[in-house]
Amino acid sequence: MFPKQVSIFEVGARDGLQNEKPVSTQDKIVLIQDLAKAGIKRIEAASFVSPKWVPQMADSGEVLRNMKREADVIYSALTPNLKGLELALDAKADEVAIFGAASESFSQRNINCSIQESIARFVPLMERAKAENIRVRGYVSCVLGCPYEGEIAVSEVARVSEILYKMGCYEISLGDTIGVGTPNNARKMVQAVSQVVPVAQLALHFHDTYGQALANILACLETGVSVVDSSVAGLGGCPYAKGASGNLASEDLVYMLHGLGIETGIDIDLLAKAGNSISQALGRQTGSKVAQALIS
Ligand SMILES: CC(C)(COP(=O)([O-])OP(=O)([O-])OC[C@H]1O[C@@H](n2cnc3c(N)ncnc32)[C@H](O)[C@@H]1OP(=O)([O-])[O-])[C@@H](O)C(=O)NCCC(=O)NCCSC(=O)C[C@@](C)(O)CC(=O)[O-]
Repeated sequence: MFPKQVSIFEVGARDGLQNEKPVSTQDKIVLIQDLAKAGIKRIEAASFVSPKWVPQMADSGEVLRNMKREADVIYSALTPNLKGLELALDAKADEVAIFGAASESFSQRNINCSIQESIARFVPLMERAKAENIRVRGYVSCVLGCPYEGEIAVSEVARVSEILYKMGCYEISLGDTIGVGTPNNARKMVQAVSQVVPVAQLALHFHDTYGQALANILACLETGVSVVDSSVAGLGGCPYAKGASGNLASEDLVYMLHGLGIETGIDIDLLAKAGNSISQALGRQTGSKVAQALIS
């Protein structure tokens, strides 16, 4: 049984643009506003990480301060530590996200610390977020494989997910960072994690490197998950996972969901328009097959 509705968490302006050539602050603002016009209610708009590590996100404060906000849209920001949270609070992010990994090697490459150290860093962030009454989402990377270690034990994915959930993350987003999963192992992984985190608090965050993301999401929707992260025009990749392509294109996801009779509240034509505009700004073709078909 599929859910009647799926909530799409749009990550193109963050996960996407963090790994594309730099675009102007104004281009980012236009993208975020266009996504809201298309009916997206949850938009990851910024990332307060070290600008030395990810220069593409260095203008995140400016983006949040200067964009026009819709009252019914949640604008989120990625924050690796307390410093990131303070910057996000200053820029009035509606919610933030911490990010850990189920792979030690990926944790080291991505945030320069072990899994255990990352959890220790999140403690003061969670306390401060609670004091400010700001919701925190939690990402777990490498849930179906790691670029440095290969296969990752499902028990480790469940362990890290449970820790982030028990620390107070309201939702755990399960990242197939390098898109290596296939439907059966994706479904089994979600079933295992849902033993320790309620399925209503899980989200899927699948990159499309091997072209499996849509099939994997379809398989996982059968477990009762109803939140899916995706990236308009299939923007992005991951700077610490060579060869990783972007998240599944939002247009392709919405097309499939609507075809299954699952509601998203999103206008697919406006979504494709948003994706085409940012692709033009980047000087590249959209990564969405559906958007390409709609254009032609
Ligand atoms: C975590 C750190 C900062 C540790 O980096 P570090 O070098 O170990 O940290 P540090 O505390 O020693 O600080 C070094 C410098 O960074 C500054 N700094 C420290 N924190 C911040 C901050 N928040 N904002 C701005 N600046 C910051 C700090 O002030 C200092 O500045 P300096 O004195 O050298 O001038 C670094 O490793 C980093 O920024 N990593 C981020 C990497 C990243 O953004 N990766 C991509 C996002 S994760 C992802 O895409 C996966 C996901 C979520 O989508 C799910 C999936 O697909 O799997």
